[in-house]
Amino acid sequence: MRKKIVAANWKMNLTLAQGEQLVNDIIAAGIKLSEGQEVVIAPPFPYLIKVKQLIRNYPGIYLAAQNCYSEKSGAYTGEVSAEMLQSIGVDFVIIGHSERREYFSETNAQLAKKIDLALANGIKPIFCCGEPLEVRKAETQNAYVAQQLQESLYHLDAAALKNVVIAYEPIWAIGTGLTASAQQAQDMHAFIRSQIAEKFGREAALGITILYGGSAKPSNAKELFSSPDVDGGLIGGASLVAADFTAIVQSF
Ligand SMILES: O=C[C@H](O)COP(=O)(O)O
Repeated sequence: MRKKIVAANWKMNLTLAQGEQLVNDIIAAGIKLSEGQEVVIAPPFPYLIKVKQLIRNYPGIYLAAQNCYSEKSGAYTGEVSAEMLQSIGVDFVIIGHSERREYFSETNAQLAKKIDLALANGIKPIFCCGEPLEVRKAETQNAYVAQQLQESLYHLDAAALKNVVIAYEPIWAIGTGLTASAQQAQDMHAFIRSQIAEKFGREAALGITILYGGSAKPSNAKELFSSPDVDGGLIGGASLVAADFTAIVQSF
């Protein structure tokens, strides 16, 4: 059975004190994780070690970074390597979020290097893909997403792919209040799974966790997560409110 994951991407929000409070509130809510379900929290870099300490006694809650750099080490002022993340016990890393692609010009080829470095350091990449509004309007979203997968993941073998999570995040739904319908999400997730099956085989396709991201909230999470190919969510805005995030986690 493949893993179900609900991941909180705090993006560039919260002070350390606010972040601690949020994690403590999530823990205090006593969320019940069903078998094979994981919660992942992705705070900003400066809070990673603190959040690691806060969650250490709670099996099923994991730590993610929001990014890592595409080189191993060296003179890259301001960047953070996968090895550094590994050295502080980070479990997952978000790679290729659309905000990184847009504001920091990250390319599919650069993301492939980040994926390799994360995997080489034992960190599971949460690889983000998804189309902008004009692509959706032109109904060419499948080809767009297929290219993202090809250029960033298809150099892997099936064994390496087992440690990758995919997050489908239609850009037009991120932080906009516009959510993909459950059918739109299911259609794209099924398409992604079919692409993975074609390239890596049926077993890899059935085993890979594919998350939905884009204005997911307590009121729509249940419907989104009930689709057969939607294995959870990558949550932005609603992950900043403990009650909303825990309600989403409990939506399976
Ligand atoms: O990483 C999370 C996604 O970008 C979704 O963000 P959102 O839930 O605020 O739309």
